[in-house]
Amino acid sequence: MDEVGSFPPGKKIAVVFVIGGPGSGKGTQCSMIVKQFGFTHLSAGDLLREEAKSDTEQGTMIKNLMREGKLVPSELIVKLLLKAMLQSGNDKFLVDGFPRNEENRQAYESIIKIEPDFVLFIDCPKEELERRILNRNQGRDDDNIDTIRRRFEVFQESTLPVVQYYEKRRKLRRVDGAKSADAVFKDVKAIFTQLNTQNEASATASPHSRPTTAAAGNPSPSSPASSCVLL
Ligand SMILES: Nc1ncnc2c1ncn2[C@@H]1O[C@H](COP(=O)(O)OP(=O)(O)OP(=O)(O)O)[C@@H](O)[C@H]1O
Ligand SMILES: O=c1ccn([C@@H]2O[C@H](COP(=O)(O)O)[C@@H](O)[C@H]2O)c(=O)[nH]1
Repeated sequence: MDEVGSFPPGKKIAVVFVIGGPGSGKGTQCSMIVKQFGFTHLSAGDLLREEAKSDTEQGTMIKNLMREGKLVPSELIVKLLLKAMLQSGNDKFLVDGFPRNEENRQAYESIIKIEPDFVLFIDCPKEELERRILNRNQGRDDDNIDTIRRRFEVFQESTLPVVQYYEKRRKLRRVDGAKSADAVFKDVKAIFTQLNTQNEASATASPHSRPTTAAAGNPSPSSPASSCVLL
């Protein structure tokens, strides 16, 4: 892929990563967040599904990896995300289903270089994930029992270390994804409302008393990892 550009230096961009197992409700919650909080929703999986439609070597490679539940090369997905961010014209992004592993996270840090305000982790037990995906009926090639199990393994082996990375840095906001979609959104809404309040407070504070970006963008951390999948 050609050079995709970058954001103007010094421009404040809000980024929230939304992570969870396959079928945990990331897309569902992102649609609700967008309506209420004005973010642009970028689903890494949707960007790849779009790219996989092209009749090129790259398109075929993406299609095959997705069908097997494997991850595409980090630089490829990071550049697709950056391109979509720049094209949107917005300055607030929900990045859904990314980063999937440590290499993704490091590629994002070196290419996009925008620290996420926080990471929303939608935690849900494996049996519920399987049930939801098998009932989803969106015609996805990877919504079959073998690929779902492979995707879940990738989530446990590669994505949970990223969850733990952000938890150690007090950036993780965990919600119980096993509840109904509306009940999950109630918890999600509280987290985003707190972010808004803190950002407004830091915008009106005098430059001398303004907290650092990390502190300003940090709602209170998630409850300790009582997560069904983390255990
Ligand atoms: N809290 C919930 N309770 C029950 N069903 C839900 C809930 N949230 C989402 N669903 C349903 O579960 C399925 C998966 O949800 P969704 O597509 O939002 O998950 P996802 O995490 O984005 O999945 P993927 O990672 O596979 O793209 C959908 O059919 C959705 O309607
Ligand atoms: O950062 C990413 C995100 C996704 N993939 C591939 O896409 C599928 C589907 O992702 P969903 O988020 O469930 O829509 C995933 O299994 C991977 O094959 C990726 O490689 N990198």
